[in-house]
Amino acid sequence: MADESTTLYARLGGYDAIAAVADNLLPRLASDPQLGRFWQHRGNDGLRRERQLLIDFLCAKSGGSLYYTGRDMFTSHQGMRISTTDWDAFIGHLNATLEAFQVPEQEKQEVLAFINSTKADIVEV
Ligand code: HEM
Repeated sequence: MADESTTLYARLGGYDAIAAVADNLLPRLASDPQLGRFWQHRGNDGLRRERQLLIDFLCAKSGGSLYYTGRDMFTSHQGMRISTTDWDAFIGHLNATLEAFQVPEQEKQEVLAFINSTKADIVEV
């Protein structure tokens, strides 16, 4: 059984494991026919910045000793017109990534619950 007294950050494997999750997930999103539009015509440095902020956000929110300097989820996605079907596609890719790393069921559920807690701030249409 998972040790619930340890942070999710530690149980996921810390910074490097979370960075590896981001590096697996982001190309899946960018190459998805439905979601790809959000990453079209983005400069390389903007993509690097977004990757780093995603890692920082996930590390900070899962209990890592890191300070997230990015914008909140509402501010950073407002105006993109992200729909519920976009959201479902995102969750499908996230599930595939968590499967690829064989993240245990308990931790997988905690990650999904946290991501779902951001949905109301991100989905607009
Ligand atoms: C369908 C779902 C999503 C889409 C299409 C999407 C798309 C994007 C795009 C295009 C950016 C870059 C914005 C910019 O540079 O101005 C961005 C930024 C970001 N996203 Fe998402 N996103 C989604 C869901 C999420 C979720 C679920 C999380 C975290 C739990 C997240 C975390 C972030 C973070 C941390 C940033 C950077 C914030 C900043 O620039 O300060 N996104 N997202």
